[in-house]
Amino acid sequence: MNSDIERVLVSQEKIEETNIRLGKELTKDYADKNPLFVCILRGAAMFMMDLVKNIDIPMEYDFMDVSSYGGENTSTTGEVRIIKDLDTPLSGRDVVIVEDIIDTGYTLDRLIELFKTRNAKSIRIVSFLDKPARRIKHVHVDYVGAQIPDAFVVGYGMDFDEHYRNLPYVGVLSPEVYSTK
Ligand SMILES: O=P(O)(O)OC[C@H]1O[C@H](OP(=O)(O)OP(=O)(O)O)[C@H](O)[C@@H]1O
Ligand code: HPA
Repeated sequence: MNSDIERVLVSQEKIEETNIRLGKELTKDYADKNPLFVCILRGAAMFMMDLVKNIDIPMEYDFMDVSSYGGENTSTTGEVRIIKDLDTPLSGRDVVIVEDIIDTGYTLDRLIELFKTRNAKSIRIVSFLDKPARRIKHVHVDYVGAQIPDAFVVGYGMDFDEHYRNLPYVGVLSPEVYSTK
């Protein structure tokens, strides 16, 4: 295990199991809807690619890059910046937003408001992790991989200052790493 990780919260095996379960649920709920899966970069990239392999219906996907935790921050700036927008029009589409984590809820709250103005037919959310202890904006998450306690996590796409995204598991980052920065 990486020496900056205090403990593993979601193992590789658990990640695989979770993606199979979520894929089955989405396959059932979106049959005949040709849903558009919207991956929120960069954190959700790894989850998205694993998830869609478990979805067995016609579907499309697109990517949007937004950011609110800049650089060496473990708390949100509260300002959600769009770095790269979608290429696909949302009007009349059944949209599934794919996130790695919901924490304060600022990012998803902002995206839902935006997607409503683009006349999506329906908007649902799938988030690999849910950290309810830190929620500020109430957002309903339709599909959750796992609930986690109030700790800053990295791995499986999630970063601290752009590091650790490549870890194949989700772990709690040792506070010594960010308190010495
Ligand atoms: O519920 P919130 O408090 O808004 O936090 C969740 C968001 O924070 C992270 O993104 P980040 O801004 O770190 O960008 P990244 O995905 O590129 O790492 C994560 O990927 C979510 O999009
Ligand atoms: O715990 C976290 N880790 C990484 N990125 C995040 N963005 C919100 N919460 C987190």
